Amino acid sequence: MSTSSIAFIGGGNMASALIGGLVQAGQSPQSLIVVEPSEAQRERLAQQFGVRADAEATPRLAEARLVVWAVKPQSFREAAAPCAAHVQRALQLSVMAGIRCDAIVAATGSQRVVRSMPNTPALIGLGVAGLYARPQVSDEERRDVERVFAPTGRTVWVRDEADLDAVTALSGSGPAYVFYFIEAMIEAAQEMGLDAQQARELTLGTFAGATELARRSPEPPQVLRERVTSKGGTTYAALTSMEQDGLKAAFVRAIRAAQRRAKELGDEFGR
Ligand SMILES: NC(=O)C1=CN([C@@H]2O[C@H](COP(=O)(O)OP(=O)(O)OC[C@H]3O[C@@H](n4cnc5c(N)ncnc54)[C@H](OP(=O)(O)O)[C@@H]3O)[C@@H](O)[C@H]2O)C=CC1
Ligand SMILES: O=C(O)[C@@H]1CCC=N1
Repeated sequence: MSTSSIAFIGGGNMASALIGGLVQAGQSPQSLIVVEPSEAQRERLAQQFGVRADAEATPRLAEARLVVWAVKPQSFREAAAPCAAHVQRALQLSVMAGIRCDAIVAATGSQRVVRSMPNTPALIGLGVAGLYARPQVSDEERRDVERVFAPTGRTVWVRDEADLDAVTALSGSGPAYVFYFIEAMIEAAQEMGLDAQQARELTLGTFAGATELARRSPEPPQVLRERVTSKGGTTYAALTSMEQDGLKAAFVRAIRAAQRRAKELGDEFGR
């Protein structure tokens, strides 16, 4: 994989996370072909990774063994049209939310499609990505895709394509939920008189510690939560308030809304 060309259609956030990982893992920047209309973003790619991106699709795309689709779902059709003539022999790898394999087959002429749903901690090698492969994708090609994601963190294969909508709602969008809770905790800390640095240190330390404890412990999160919750104590007061406000149910509803939106994106922009 490291000597053959990989093309990226779209060179934004998610593409940058994958490109950064590939370059760090030894892929030569010259072997990466990137189509990116934004001049500012092309300059960023050159500065950060030594990758020279093109403003539009060129016949050089035909050299790529793997084509990574990293545009917004809304831009997919427009982005695919000028690339289609050059990419039909390649394995297609999408990071786009919603856009289904059938739409990628129709737009590229390639039957070999892997869909993925990464998340932004990929930028620091702590991402987790869901992956789905059409039956036409070989085991070797699956391993090639795993190698693309390896520097960005973990991967989880799903068997049904529809499960990617759930992955999108859970771990794709998930970092935003975590940042939302971090924001709320920092806001509360400051309301209670702690300064900004103390608030940040205590909040981020709590998230990191609790997450690592949940990962290492054989106990389910419910038991770990109960161990924090002394009878008649402070945690009980907080959790009772959250339950009265319907926070958990609201959170589950929010994630289901994200799952529905992922499906809608496929319906709207994947035809
Ligand atoms: N951000 C996230 O947390 C995650 C995003 N995703 C998915 O990744 C995909 C990309 O998202 P993200 O990286 O955040 O978005 P970005 O906007 O950062 O990147 C998309 C890039 O594609 C460029 N672009 C627009 N039109 C075209 C075109 N016709 N040809 C080539 N490139 C084009 C955009 O340029 P310009 O800015 O000039 O329009 C932009 O630089 C989306 O489909 C999203 O669903 C998946 C998982 C997580
Ligand atoms: O919000 C979105 O649509 C994209 C997909 C998952 C994370 N960001």
